[in-house]
Amino acid sequence: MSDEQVRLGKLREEIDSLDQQIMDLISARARCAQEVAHVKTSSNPDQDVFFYRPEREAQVLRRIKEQNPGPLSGEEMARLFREIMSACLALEKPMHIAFLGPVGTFTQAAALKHFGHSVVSVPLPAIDAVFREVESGAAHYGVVPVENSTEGMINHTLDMFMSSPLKICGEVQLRIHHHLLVSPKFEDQDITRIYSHQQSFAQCRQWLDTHRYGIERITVSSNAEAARRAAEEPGAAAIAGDMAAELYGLKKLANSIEDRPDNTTRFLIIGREEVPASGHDKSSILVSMRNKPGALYQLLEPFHRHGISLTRIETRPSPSGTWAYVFYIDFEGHMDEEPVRKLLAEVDDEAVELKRLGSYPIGVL
Ligand SMILES: O=C(O)C(=O)C[C@]1(C(=O)O)C=C[C@@H](O)C=C1
Repeated sequence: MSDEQVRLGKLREEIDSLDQQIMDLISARARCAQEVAHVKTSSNPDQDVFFYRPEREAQVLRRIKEQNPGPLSGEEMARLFREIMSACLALEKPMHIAFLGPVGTFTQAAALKHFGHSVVSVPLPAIDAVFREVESGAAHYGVVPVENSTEGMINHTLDMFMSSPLKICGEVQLRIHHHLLVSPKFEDQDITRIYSHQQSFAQCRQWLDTHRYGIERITVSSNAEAARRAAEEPGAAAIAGDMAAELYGLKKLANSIEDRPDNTTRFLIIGREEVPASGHDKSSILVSMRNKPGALYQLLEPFHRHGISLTRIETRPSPSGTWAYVFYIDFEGHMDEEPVRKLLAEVDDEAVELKRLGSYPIGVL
């Protein structure tokens, strides 16, 4: 046996022994989670038990990132713990997560990034269907896109909050990489048309104008649907992400064709309950103000006075009247914290309507 083989053999023995210890520790952790579930159910026998605790998960993942000794990166270590917690939660209660489908969309990738892979993910055809599924209790939580760094807000999601009783329980950001995909079956054919979702076409407009000018662009309901068509139709290509490419066995003709290298989409987790403070939170509200001079100033001034950072303000037409507006506002802090409580009391006094959409941990992963 060579020196190299001897060294390799020893290192592998060490890895086997470490794996055994990791397995024993993960099993001990899983038994703890089972105990936690027992405590939760026995202390709330007649109530809805909330097994999923977004604030606790955010604290665990933040601690892992902060205390990670390397050589793995903090992100990588947190991703591993994300999956361990996901499996522990599934032991407590298998979570049903509704998302804007079909299977293979970026929203599914966001749902799995946020909850880990031990959930049951349920594809639904439209944003309002995701809201309904969670409102009815058929799904525990839902995941919907809310804004893209290149294309701006997803207005349909914002507008749903005007009428829905659901709360925002979390957020997750996903770097969006689009690829030009074809089926290996039709690889040698000329592409005559490209399918994609309208948002993805918008995010790749310059690349398409430069590299595939004149080829017909056909808008479909999702990237996954685009990928499905490219897999079946000769002469068709799709713009979609990795998940859809893998699902439909497509080949990348061009990689990462999004115009902006930081192209990111933010998704919201919607649920039926309010989330306690995690120590690093964000809140969202909808406010409609009287239509009078200085209304916007009056709305924003208290944020400045209380030292609360606005992270987003969007205007949407109010469903209740022509030229009336509703402001969708995200800001840092939790509604249980004193400065935010004072701020919202002031806003409430001036507003025609104030709707608290929820406080939730700032995305960790
Ligand atoms: O701490 C809890 O409440 C748990 O249920 C345990 C645990 C975990 O595995 O750490 C699992 C699920 C929750 O979403 C949060 C944390």
